Amino acid sequence: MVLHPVLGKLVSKRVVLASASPRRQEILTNVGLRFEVVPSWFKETLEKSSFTAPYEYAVETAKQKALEVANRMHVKHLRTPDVVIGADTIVSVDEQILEKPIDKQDAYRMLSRLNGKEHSVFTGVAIIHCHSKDNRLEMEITDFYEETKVKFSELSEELLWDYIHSGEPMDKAGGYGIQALGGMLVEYVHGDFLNVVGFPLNHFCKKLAELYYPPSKHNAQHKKYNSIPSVDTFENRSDGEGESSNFTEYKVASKLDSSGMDSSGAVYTSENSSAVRTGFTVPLENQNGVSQSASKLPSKILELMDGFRASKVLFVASKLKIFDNLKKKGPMKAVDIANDIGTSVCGTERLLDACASLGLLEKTPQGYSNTDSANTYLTSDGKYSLHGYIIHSNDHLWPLFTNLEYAVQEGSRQNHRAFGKKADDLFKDYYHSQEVKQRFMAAMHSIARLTAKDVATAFDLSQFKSACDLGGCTGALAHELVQVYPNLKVTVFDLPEVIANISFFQPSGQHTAPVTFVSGDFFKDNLPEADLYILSRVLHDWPDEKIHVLLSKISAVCRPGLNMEKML
Ligand SMILES: O=c1[nH]cc([C@@H]2O[C@H](COP(=O)(O)OP(=O)(O)OP(=O)(O)O)[C@@H](O)[C@H]2O)c(=O)[nH]1
Repeated sequence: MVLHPVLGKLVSKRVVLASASPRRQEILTNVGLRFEVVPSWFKETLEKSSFTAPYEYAVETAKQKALEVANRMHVKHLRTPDVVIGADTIVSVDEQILEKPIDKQDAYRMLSRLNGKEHSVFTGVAIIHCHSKDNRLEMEITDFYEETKVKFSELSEELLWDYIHSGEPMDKAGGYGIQALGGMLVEYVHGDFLNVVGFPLNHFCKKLAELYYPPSKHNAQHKKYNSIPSVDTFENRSDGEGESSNFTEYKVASKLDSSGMDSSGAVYTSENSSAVRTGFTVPLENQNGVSQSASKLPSKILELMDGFRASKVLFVASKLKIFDNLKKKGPMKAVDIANDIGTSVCGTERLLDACASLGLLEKTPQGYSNTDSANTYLTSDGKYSLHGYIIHSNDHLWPLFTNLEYAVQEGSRQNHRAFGKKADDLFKDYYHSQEVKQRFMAAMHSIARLTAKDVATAFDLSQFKSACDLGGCTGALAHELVQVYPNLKVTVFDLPEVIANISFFQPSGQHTAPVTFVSGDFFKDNLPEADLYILSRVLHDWPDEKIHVLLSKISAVCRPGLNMEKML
């Protein structure tokens, strides 16, 4: 893998990404870079007219973002990072610079400008090597930019507004996200796609190569790498140039040393050189100077190893209603949030910082505030809130998964270990207390509502006159179905305990055919007749014998001419 030798030079360093952008975090994580996220507090308010070209603005903003983080970390006596990376993405069209829209109207203005035309996306990147000497911060700054040309198709007003209402434009330069729904607006891309998404990975690797493996004396006139040097490139240099190669690299190290880079991370030992010569891999140095292979950074494994921490941060912040609080009150300091929710200040601050690192919150000098995604999905009252499902995940699924080892050993459910009682019937367990029942219904409602439109439109169901959603709970999918197919009559069939509690979840003011609710047990009672049976999030809950019973009942009740293929 050719990229690793370059990125591997960062393995033993404390690397900080000075960006809250989840896309930048993902791009760098995907290639195995390990880093901390410290979002910059630098306000993107540089005077645009003072720059002669748009890319200069992006580069300067990237630099200021990175400098702010490097200085803050140094001043706050946090351990000074070795490398801080900052980036800024802008769109340039008709000599105007477009950043992130401030509201929907602004997004509309931006997208209308881009409509049917070609524009440029510039990402400026700053890489700062830091060193703390006599309590003074010394820095060496490297910066660059990348340009990608993007052309939008001619788009109707309706499409633009549909896109704006999706919420996607709000945290994206130029008001679109090419990696998601915004990709549908784009006719062509000339240049680096990831540059549009927020980070020019290819150019970044070339820059690292220039920094860490500068060309030797013999080919010094080719100062820049036009492609990312491969392992072979490095091998040849070491082989052919013997000591001079080491010397060149040492010079780089000392140059970086004088401006502050940790010398243990940059000086090559002869052991390292010989490792290069063997041609197996380019060596990496860890803190102890021990070589290790960079060719297989186990990023996926590390992600899986630590993933549970991130999940728990999300669960706890949701449980403590931090996102609700911030939606109501705007930016808040940790101490005020802690007072409001009755928690410790130090613990709350750590949790909030973790949320900011995960891209769930924004942290500015005014305090913490919700990102757009947090407002949409994590507050408890939003139309697309996932709050119910998150709480269910924390309170119910988490304890069960903690006992996965026993579940595998014993081949049985682990409710007795997780909750101190056996669950012969899963749903009896959910519905034994009002609190657990409501939590479960809220969970099912929130996930069903979020996915209902996609499910309802994934198939052409217009030939069906009636449908029965078995275990349809609050009717979230049923309500979407009657919106999409006004001639379809939908019956939701669920346990009496569920049907008795659906009123809280019913939509208000929808002018569509009503949904009918029928209570019963689909294993024991007669099923309502229908042309189409929907089993969504049902089968996985039951053993094969029970599934067989249910599918046989559906088969028997299906109207003549319609068969099991007509089940969702
Ligand atoms: O197609 C896409 N275009 C752009 C983006 C995202 O847009 C933002 C650009 O904003 P900025 O560079 O100011 O970065 P922030 O998100 O504010 O984070 P910082 O903390 O670094 O200031 C960026 O997130 C791109 O990823 C996109 O997703 N798709």
